[in-house]
Amino acid sequence: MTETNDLPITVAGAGSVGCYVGARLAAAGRNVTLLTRPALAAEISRHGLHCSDLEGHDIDLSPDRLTLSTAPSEALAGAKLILVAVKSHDTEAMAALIAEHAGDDAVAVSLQNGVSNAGILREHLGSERVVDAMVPFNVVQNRPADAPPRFHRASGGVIQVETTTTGLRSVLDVQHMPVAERDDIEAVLWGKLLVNLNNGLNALSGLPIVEQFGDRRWRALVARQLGEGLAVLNAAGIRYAPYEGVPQRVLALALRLPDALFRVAAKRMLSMDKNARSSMWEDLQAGRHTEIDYLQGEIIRLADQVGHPTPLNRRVLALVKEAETAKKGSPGLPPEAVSGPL
Ligand SMILES: NC(=O)C1=CN([C@@H]2O[C@H](COP(=O)(O)OP(=O)(O)OC[C@H]3O[C@@H](n4cnc5c(N)ncnc54)[C@H](OP(=O)(O)O)[C@@H]3O)[C@@H](O)[C@H]2O)C=CC1
Ligand SMILES: CC(C)(CO)C(=O)C(=O)O
Repeated sequence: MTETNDLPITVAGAGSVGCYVGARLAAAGRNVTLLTRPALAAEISRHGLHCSDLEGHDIDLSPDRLTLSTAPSEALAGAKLILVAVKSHDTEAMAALIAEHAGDDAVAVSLQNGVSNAGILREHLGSERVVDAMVPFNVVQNRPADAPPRFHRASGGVIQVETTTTGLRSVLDVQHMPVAERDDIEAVLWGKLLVNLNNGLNALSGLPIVEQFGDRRWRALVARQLGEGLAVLNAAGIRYAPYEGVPQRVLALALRLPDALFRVAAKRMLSMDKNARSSMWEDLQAGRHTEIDYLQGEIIRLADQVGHPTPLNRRVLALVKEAETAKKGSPGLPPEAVSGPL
């Protein structure tokens, strides 16, 4: 076994992203512990962990290929690398658990959406011990109720991690899960946030992303919301990197094309599983809190500072909060109900 494979890695909050990333690392021989909830831990220990992707690289990990834990004290104590994969509203609590239970030499990597998570981790752990990262792909957990846990990468992309001198990239970069280093990780995260503004629209629509983007009325809303976000970031002087090589202002233009032209222009973007929906849709379906305050919420906070109007971002935030409170899953709204009295 190499030193890399000995390094104890804990996935802190193993759900969709955490189980997918953890499974790929464990399949490559890394020493992985999943800190997860009891129900999922029980299922994985009974059935193992099935992991798949768009290209057909399926793996079935038997339970002995990784360690499962539901106790933060146990899962975090010996960890040297902690991959934080909880939703943004749980970062503060997870940061406190890491500070309490992990050793002073453990490094935490945020695999989360939004732009505030690494900052929260740094407040608890110090800036030397926190690395930011961006996961570009979608992970879905679609399976029949009694089937074994299955984590499917439903779209493509390379994980981006903040450049470090510690060899982190080579620990995380394994077969079927490429990882690249970035010197401009903050811009990468803002670029992803602009794209994640669609999470709210997608969750309200209840549609798979491919179907949502097949409808020009939804695309017009995505473009309008993105346009508000771009205007606010430009006014605030915040840099954002292209997402998957596509500048967001080009995306905003492409979204307004008629269906046939859009299908050609966005062929690569649309090459995703036909069932893929945003992680926010999963939250609404499960009756959980969403990350809307960390996506539209960031744009609205900045807009208030720079004095820019963001009516659509505000309306999407309000509608998602209504759906959260109702706890009836996605409201399945048509685009006209979202654009409403704007
Ligand atoms: N899903 C996706 O396709 C993508 C998600 N992301 C981002 O990645 C991050 C994670 O998302 P995702 O994987 O979808 O989230 P999930 O909700 O699927 O996974 C997070 C898991 O962490 C668990 N958890 C929270 N606190 C603890 C704790 N103290 N101990 C043990 N388990 C805990 C949650 O349990 P419980 O729900 O019971 O609290 C949940 O099962 C988010 O920021 C998301 O935006 C980024 C790219 C794609
Ligand atoms: C992959 C993407 C952009 C959209 O599904 C996402 O980040 C999410 O679902 O949270």
